[in-house]
Amino acid sequence: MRSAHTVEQVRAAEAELMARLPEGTLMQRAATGLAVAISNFLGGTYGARVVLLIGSGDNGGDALYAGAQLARRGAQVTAVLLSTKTHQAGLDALKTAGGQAIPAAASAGVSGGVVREIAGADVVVDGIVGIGGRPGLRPEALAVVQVAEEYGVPIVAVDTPSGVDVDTGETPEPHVNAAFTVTFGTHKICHFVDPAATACGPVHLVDIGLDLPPAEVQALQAADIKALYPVPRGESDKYSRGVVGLMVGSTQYPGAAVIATAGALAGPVGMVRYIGPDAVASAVREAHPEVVGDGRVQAWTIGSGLGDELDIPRIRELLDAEEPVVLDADGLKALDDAGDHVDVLITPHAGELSRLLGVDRATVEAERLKYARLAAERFDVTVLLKGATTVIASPDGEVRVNTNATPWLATAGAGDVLAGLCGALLAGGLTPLDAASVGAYLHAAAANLASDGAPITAITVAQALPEATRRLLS
Ligand SMILES: NC(=O)C1=CN([C@@H]2O[C@H](COP(=O)(O)OP(=O)(O)OC[C@H]3O[C@@H](n4cnc5c(N)ncnc54)[C@H](OP(=O)(O)O)[C@@H]3O)[C@@H](O)[C@H]2O)[C@@H](O)CC1
Ligand SMILES: Nc1ncnc2c1ncn2[C@@H]1O[C@H](COP(=O)(O)OP(=O)(O)O)[C@@H](O)[C@H]1O
Ligand SMILES: [K+]
Repeated sequence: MRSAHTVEQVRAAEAELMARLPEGTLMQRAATGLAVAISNFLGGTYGARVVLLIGSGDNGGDALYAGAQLARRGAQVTAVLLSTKTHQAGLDALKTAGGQAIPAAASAGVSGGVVREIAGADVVVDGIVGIGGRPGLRPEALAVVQVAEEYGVPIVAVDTPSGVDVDTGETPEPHVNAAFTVTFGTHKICHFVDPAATACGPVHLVDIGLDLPPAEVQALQAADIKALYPVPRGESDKYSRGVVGLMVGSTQYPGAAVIATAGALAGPVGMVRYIGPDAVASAVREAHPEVVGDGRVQAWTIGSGLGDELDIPRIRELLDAEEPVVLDADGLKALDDAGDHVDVLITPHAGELSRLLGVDRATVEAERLKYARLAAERFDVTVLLKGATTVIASPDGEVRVNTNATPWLATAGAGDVLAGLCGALLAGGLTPLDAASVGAYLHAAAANLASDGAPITAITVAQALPEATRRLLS
């Protein structure tokens, strides 16, 4: 499990540990981890050209000490000082190791010397701000970051890409887009939640020995997903493994029924039932002869591809019934904020969530964590908000993210596969939060297997689910 803590939690843990250790120990641990990660990225340090962008705080201190270590191993290191205030001991260490420091600004814009240093660098290290930063970059910082972007020099973010909102993952202002990020002690929320997560690139965690409270946001890993997956036992039969009912697809969108069924059949259930128009049911059976008709189920998937053919009173009846429900796509129109829906998992993309909450789509995209949490609370449901990173929020305030997807998964019908699979996981006995976590993980893992760097279709994702599950469980 990977955990993301808030800035406040990190500061408290750091203060507690710093009180027990000699001064500067934590920063040295951070700087050493950072120097090693940069050296690995460069494939060696001798002769490498490294430019450090240094802000006024300890984030700059980390970068300066790491720069000193790289300079001692033969790198040519230049610190560009963005503030009149600089971490003095770090700066002294860099100079002692043979590095140089220059101010960023000339009378107008970035000095020619700084532009030349950045243009010729193998890597730029973003030590502008970390957890002490506010969103956005000040003009002098923005100007040097733009020079690095213009010359295509990769940027390594120290702790967080400067300019993002660390505790929400929002990016309301200009920010660094990192090739990768080296963080310390624990992940921060911006590492997991888009749009900031994308700005981080891959995140490398350096342990500095913090003792942390329960995390605000968690990202389950393969071992966690494996432990949750409902594996049949010797005494299992097709009913005890769970039966999922699908009320999906329509004469308008028959394909959604076929695709969602493929997702459900690749889940842990013993049987799949399909309820829908005769012509659509025939198409489903033609593609999947094992599917049966109406009867008792342990969970429902409702809504994918219903189009205009949705029976809102009937859906509301099912939402209020005992069996848990995955509510997707058009089915979301039946959701109201009255009643007990703790057994309901909704699977909207940002557009669907925006309609549900009456805010515009761009706002939901920009503040994904906030709106996933808000919907969970308002509708008393678990929310799986789809996107490059999936945010899962439960009505009791728990938040998980899934970060292993490939952008190739953004293809028509992929959401239907996920809805079918999540319904099967609910029928298999998982809670909505766990079904969403396992579903999002396996869906993304299957997409990675199916794609391997090439375009995929929804059906190929469903077909790759058994192999993804096999690899997980073996
Ligand atoms: N504590 C520890 O034990 C450890 C901490 N560690 C490291 O310390 C980092 C936190 O350091 P920190 O607290 O000094 O804050 P930091 O992020 O450097 O920013 C500070 C100053 O920046 C300014 N500023 C704000 N917004 C800005 C903006 N948008 N654009 C430009 N400038 C902006 C503002 O100052 P101002 O200029 O307004 O006076 C603010 O006070 C942490 O991320 C990790 O890297 C590690 O060594 C592990 C051990
Ligand atoms: N940029 C992206 N990177 C990775 N996964 C993505 C990206 N965009 C969308 N996805 C995933 O692709 C799927 C698309 O589902 P959805 O939008 O419901 O499509 P449809 O309604 O056509 O089935 C979701 O699982 C979503 O999380
Ligand atoms: K930074």
